[in-house]
Amino acid sequence: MAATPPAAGGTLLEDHLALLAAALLPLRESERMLARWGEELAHRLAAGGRLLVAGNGGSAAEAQHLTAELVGKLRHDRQPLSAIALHAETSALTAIANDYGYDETFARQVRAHGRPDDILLLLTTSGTSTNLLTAAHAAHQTGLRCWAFTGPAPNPLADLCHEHLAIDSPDGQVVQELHLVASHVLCEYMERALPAALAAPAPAEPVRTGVEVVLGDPDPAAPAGPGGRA
Ligand SMILES: O=C(CO)[C@@H](O)[C@H](O)[C@H](O)[C@H](O)COP(=O)(O)O
Repeated sequence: MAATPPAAGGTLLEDHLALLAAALLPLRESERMLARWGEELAHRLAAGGRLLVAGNGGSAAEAQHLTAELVGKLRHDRQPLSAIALHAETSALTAIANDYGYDETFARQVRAHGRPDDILLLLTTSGTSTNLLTAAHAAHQTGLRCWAFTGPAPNPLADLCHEHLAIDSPDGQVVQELHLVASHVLCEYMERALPAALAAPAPAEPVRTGVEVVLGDPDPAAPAGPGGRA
């Protein structure tokens, strides 16, 4: 569930903007990580990899927003890139929920669509949604790289993923709004890196697990290599 903000005493808009402003400054520290993620995403997609994205509620809409920009475009005309918002596959989603339970809705799709070296990006405000935790476990079992956009860390999903970007706000709405900013910047860095990635895809490196990343501290050992579809 999305976090509830403390009452601040202004109008609704003033309070909302104050919370947004408070979370904006720390987000600036994620620039280098988003640039590195964008480059890694470009290399993996250029090599035939795929981005799977998932979230619940408002985060589902944000997941779908990102895949639209990858399959379509953000700023510049370019080749379509493979990205799937897992909640949008409605017949599969409802069948999986009905037959296996809601906790399996994304995990089963990760096992179905994911290939080693693809990327799974999970979006959440709480970091505790069980179907996202289950999907992260499935990503590890399948060999996918696993990233998360979350609310304040530590949280269980951030701990489970290879890397995470945590928005430090008590307000779930602000967290979602800044996830959209992060998605746009990630996509923009990916588009900037794509021509070079298409010209000379970097060699694959092994995916590491259990990497703890602090915002603003680039992980020098993070892989930037491509993956191929089986
Ligand atoms: O959009 C909102 C609140 O802004 C809600 O729909 C919200 O996304 C839902 O309550 C989700 O189920 C919350 O999931 P999560 O962010 O905790 O993973």
